[in-house]
Amino acid sequence: MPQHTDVVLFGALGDLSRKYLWQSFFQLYLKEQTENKTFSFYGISRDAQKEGSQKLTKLLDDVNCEGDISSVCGLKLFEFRQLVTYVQLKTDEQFDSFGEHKLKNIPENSDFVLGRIFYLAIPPNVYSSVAARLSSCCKLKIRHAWSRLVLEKPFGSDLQSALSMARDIGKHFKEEEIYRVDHYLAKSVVRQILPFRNRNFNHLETILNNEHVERIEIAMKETADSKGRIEFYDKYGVIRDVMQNHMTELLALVAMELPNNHHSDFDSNKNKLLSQVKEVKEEHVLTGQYSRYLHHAEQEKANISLSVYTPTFAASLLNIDSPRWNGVPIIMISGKALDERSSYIRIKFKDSVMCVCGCKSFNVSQHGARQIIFQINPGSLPTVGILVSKNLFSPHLPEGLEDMVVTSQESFVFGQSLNEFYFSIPKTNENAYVTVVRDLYRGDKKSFVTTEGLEHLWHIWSSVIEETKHRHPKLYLEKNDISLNFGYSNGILRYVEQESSLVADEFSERERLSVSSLPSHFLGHVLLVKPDVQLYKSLAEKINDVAKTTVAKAGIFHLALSGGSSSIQLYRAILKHFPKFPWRWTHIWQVDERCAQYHDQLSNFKTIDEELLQNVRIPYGNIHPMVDYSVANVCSTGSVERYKAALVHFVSKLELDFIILGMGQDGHTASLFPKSGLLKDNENLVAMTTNESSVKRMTLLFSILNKARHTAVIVSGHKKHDIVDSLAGSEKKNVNNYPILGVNSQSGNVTFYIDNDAWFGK
Ligand SMILES: O=C1O[C@H](COP(=O)(O)O)[C@@H](O)[C@H](O)[C@H]1O
Repeated sequence: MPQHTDVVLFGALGDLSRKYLWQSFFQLYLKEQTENKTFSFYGISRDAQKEGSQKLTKLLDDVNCEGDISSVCGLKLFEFRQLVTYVQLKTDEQFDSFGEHKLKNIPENSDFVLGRIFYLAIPPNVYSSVAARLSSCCKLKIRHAWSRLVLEKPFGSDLQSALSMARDIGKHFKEEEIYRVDHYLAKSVVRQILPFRNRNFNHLETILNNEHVERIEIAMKETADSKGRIEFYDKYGVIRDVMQNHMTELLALVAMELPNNHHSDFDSNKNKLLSQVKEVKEEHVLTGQYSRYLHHAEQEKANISLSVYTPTFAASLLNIDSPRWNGVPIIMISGKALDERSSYIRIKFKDSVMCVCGCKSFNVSQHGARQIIFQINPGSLPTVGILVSKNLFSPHLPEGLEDMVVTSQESFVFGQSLNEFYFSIPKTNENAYVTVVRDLYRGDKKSFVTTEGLEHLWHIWSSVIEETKHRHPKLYLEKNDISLNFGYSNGILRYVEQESSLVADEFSERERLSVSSLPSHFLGHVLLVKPDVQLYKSLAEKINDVAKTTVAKAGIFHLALSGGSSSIQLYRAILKHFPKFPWRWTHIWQVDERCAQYHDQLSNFKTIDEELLQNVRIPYGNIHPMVDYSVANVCSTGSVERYKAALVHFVSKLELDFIILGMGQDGHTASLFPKSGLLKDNENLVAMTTNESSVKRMTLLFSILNKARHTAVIVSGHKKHDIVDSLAGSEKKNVNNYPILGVNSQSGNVTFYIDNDAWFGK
């Protein structure tokens, strides 16, 4: 029977159409068009007829024969361009007239098959309304005719919105007419997963289970960042963007029971597997954000207070609740701005070979890791393909694969030479969208997501996305930041940097035992006890978080610093871990200062300046040293008034955003010493004082210190252990003897950062 297909592409001038879809429809035309199989193509957008038509013509100029220099292809390309018509569709009338006058129509009983593909490469929020309009103007409702509605992700942003979108569209198109694209399912290696499993049934099906598999890794690493897509990315983030869909689909293909070649088996086996994947929990997910993300967000005028939370990297631990897979960790890794563009599924088998004798000459390939890798995007490999460790089995290849001849000795995969693998590659490696479009035309639903499948996918991910939406992702440097490396134990993921220092060297046995019984509070405030490196990193992270959110809200961030050697470590942690700290909008104040010249080693400001300020780009006017270095007597009588006036002028309601305090061995804080009359001064903000060594000092008073929005008290070094110990004791103490007790911020946000040496002693 002759057949004609109308292809109607909405979003015809958009990015996806420009990059992939027009080229893929040309490939379809090239391969499928015959005398009996004809096509028309309509490029739809809201642009006016003339402008839209010009843009489309330009876009079609880029469609090409991809290296095929035959005259046949050239001719077909010419024909194809003639068959594309631009149509502006905005109003109901335009839709109706399009259906009546442009699309092909046939009488009810003709011997002719008519098909219509409505491809929506447009924002999902208009899917329902366009589907409704198409249903009334253009959908075919006669015998020998079919209509297909094609949707691009995102399909909702959580379970509820996905279901409601499915319901709305379901009012106009039946399930079998809806094609939700997942282009990963059309990638050449992904298409070979089930044939490969089938062809190697005897070898594989006995070892693809929890008895033999140590873990499954599914990775989708990209070098590209999110520049130009911040608006989308802020809404979705990496988990919604790729884990909930592509990566979970990949998991289904490697872990599902093999279907019996019937499509219904395929769907039901896949859905069954997806229904067995346990809901991902908060502790199963690590998140990160590449360090220039906020810069890109600023450039794209995004809402920074949202952007700070957007994960561009995530690692997740999944589990499948089935007799076959129970207990096998499934680890998903995906991120932007990483070191390579590589997507793969790696099945790592347990090491069950014990060498007893002759181990010296034990063959590397017998001894090495046993794994199967489905390399979907090539990464460092010469091409995509399927790798099987030679010590596992020698695979039979299904029709779509052929052997890869490895010529280079130099290529390594997860530390093993390519020679240690059987390497097979797809015979054809066309762009995934070419496959999507061909499947679509043929009505083959392999690259598409069903409504039931979608429901399962969201069920796995919805709650963790919600739970982590206000979590600050760990910042990482673009392209190659080893601090993203992570490990898992007892069902929890941890970045290696934290984990290794926590469990290894830095805690002695005694400390490790006591860690479990650490109190959560000290002097009525939150307590954090950690080895010093981690302690400063945590505090730096906290300051960075508060700075970013404060700048996002108020446009300015006031940070007051103390002196002392602990502060140096803190500054170094900020510089090392937070290169994107918003210095431009930060004002630096001093908690206290000695009345000494800048170059005097007693000067707190010299340390702040040399260790921190000279290393960042902070406007000169944002720096507020406490004493006046322009005169010989740096602490003249006017200095207190000058500093007070500056505080009143710059700091709204005199609420500093973050203050860093220390604590002396005698319990003093700032320059507020035991028995000082200033401890009760509720009137003034700043004062001059002396301690026993009679060095004159200036200090902020509790009247302003306790108004701070966030206060951190750093206590570090074993010399502080005694004072910590006695303050932690039950005996009642007063502020007159222990000034630190005067720290009592109205905001309630006070945290004591105490390092191991100060807490546990020597
Ligand atoms: O769906 C998506 O996938 C691309 C990566 O696809 P690939 O075919 O280049 O591996 C990703 O960049 C994009 O953020 C996401 O929406």
